[in-house]
Amino acid sequence: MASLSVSGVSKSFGSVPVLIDQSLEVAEGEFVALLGPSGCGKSTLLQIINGLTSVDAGRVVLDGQDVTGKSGTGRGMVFQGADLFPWRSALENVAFGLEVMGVPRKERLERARHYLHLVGLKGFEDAWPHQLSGGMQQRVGIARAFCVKPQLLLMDEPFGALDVQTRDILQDELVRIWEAEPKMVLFVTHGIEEALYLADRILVFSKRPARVLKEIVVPFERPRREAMKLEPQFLELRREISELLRHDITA
Ligand SMILES: Nc1ncnc2c1ncn2[C@@H]1O[C@H](COP(=O)(O)OP(=O)(O)OP(=O)(O)O)[C@@H](O)[C@H]1O
Repeated sequence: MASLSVSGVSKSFGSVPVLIDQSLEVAEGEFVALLGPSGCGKSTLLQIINGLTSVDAGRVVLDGQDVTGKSGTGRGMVFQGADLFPWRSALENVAFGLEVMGVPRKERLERARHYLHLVGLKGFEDAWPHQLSGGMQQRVGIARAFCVKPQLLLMDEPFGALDVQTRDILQDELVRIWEAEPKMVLFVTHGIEEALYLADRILVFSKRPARVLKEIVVPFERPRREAMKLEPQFLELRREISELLRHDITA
């Protein structure tokens, strides 16, 4: 069973403590949102879990193996900007991870095509990144992350730079793809509604240095659909979390 365990992680930048003795667990197939104010340390935690930032203390164990400095095949990352290679077509961007893994060309392009179609970009295989809108670029980023079939998907505010309508559409796309291929996801966001809509569990972080103010097991059944955002229980939870964050920031 795939699982992620973060235990006793601390990290400072110079004399500024960002994370103190942080621990969290993610179970196989679980979608966990990390919600918290700007600058509290969410991205730092994600980078540590991805092995891109070193820790001062603590451990990150993915599927029984310590995560080390190198980017591994078990992890996929989606950032706020899709960070596509401008000199590669949409299809070849999606296929990139498979290329690094040494998957033969024919097979990797077939798999990349499948995922590109899954995110609604049939017909855009040969498009260059600059020919795609921000939302389309982010779809390519999502296809690229799913294409390598990672055990753990790390998403750092992937929809943060998009307009509200595009963001809502991409949230639905992500829910649909993830429900078809569940895997561990850690999803960093400022958006309370986004966290409630997408996640099984939400960790609400305090201002820096980040600590978990509250863990919320999201009570809504899957499949999730847009209409639930207007249900009384959804609105009540949204209000509760908003108050919790406001109280922490002004404390
Ligand atoms: N490489 C670095 N060197 C120095 N300070 C850093 C570095 N990376 C992050 N920090 C600092 O650590 C703190 C946490 O940053 P981080 O990006 O993890 O927060 P965040 O919660 O993801 O914020 P946001 O939601 O605004 O992206 C910030 O004060 C930031 O300035």
